Amino acid sequence: MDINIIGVPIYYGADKRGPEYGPEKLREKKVASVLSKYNNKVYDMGDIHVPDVKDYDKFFSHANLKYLDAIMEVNKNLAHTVYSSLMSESFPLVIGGDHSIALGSISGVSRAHKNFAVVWMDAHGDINTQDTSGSGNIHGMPLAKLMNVGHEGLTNVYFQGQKVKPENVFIIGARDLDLGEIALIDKMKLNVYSADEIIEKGINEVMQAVMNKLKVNHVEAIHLSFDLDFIDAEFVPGTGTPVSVGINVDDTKKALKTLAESKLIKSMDFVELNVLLDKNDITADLAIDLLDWTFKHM
Ligand SMILES: NC(=[NH2+])NCCC[C@H](N)C(=O)O
Ligand SMILES: [Mn+2]
Ligand SMILES: [Mn+2]
Repeated sequence: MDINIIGVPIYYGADKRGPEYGPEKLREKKVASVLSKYNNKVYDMGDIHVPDVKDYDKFFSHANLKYLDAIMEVNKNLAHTVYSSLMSESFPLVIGGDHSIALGSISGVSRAHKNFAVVWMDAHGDINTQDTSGSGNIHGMPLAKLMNVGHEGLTNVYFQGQKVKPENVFIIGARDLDLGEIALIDKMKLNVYSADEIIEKGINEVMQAVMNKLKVNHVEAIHLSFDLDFIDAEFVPGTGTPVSVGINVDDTKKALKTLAESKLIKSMDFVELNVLLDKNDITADLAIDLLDWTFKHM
C-alpha cells in the first residue's frame, strides 16, 4: 500500500516540551525505510506547520484550554491533509506530537468514512472537557471533542459537529481516568477495556471482544490512535505522562497484531514520544519496533 507519513511537531496539548521532536526522531531512526519493507510505498509528506506561540498565548482564548488557537489551526490543517491522503487511497500515518493531534486526524478520517471506529490505545481516556480537566491540557480532551462534547472551537474543527459515534469508540488500556471522564464514559456508554481487565482476562480475550463488537457495528474502517503511555511506565521512559501497572510490550504487540490482521486499519496516530525525557533512545527504538511490527501484519 501507499503510506503517507505526516509529522505534527507539537507539544502545546501537553504543555511540556519534548513531543515536538517526535517526527524528527523517528525520521532519524529511518521510519520511512522501515515501513517500506512489506511492499509499501512510503511518502514522507513532511510536517504540518505549527505556529510559534508566546507564553501569553497560553491562556489567551480560554483559561482552561491552553494554546487553544494554535491547536485549532494545526488540527484544521492536519484534518485536510489526512482527508486528502485517504482520498488518494493512501494510508495516513500521523506522527506526533502530543495526543491533541487526534482531533485533526480523526476529523479528516470522519469526512472520508461513513461508519468507522476509533481504537484508542492509551493509559488515559483523553475525554476531558474544559470543565472537567484539572490540567487544561488539550491532549487530555480530544476524544470528548470528537464526540461533540465541550468547547465549540474544538468540536467544530474542520467541520461542524460530531466526528465519531460513541458506540464506535473503543478505549483500551485505561488506568488513569479523571472523575469527569468516568462520568462521561458512563453517560455515553463507551466501550472501555481497562488495564486491569486486560491483566485479569488476558489481552487475547479482550481483543476478541473488541473485534466482535466491531463486527456487530459493521465498521468499514478502524482509525488506530496509539499513545505510547498505553505501555507500562517501566518500558517507556520517553513519554510525558507515564502510568505504571500497564501493558507489557508482548501484550502490546499481540493487540496490534490482532488489529492489523483484521485489515480494517486505514489510518493511524502514533503519539506522545517525548524525546527530551527518553533514556538512550529506549522509547524511540521501541516506537520504531512497534510501527514495524504493526505494518508487517497489515
Ligand atoms: N494524551 C495524554 N497523554 N493525556 C494525558 C492526560 C492526563 C490527564 N487526564 C489530563 O487531562 O490532563
Ligand atoms: Mn493520550
Ligand atoms: Mn496517555
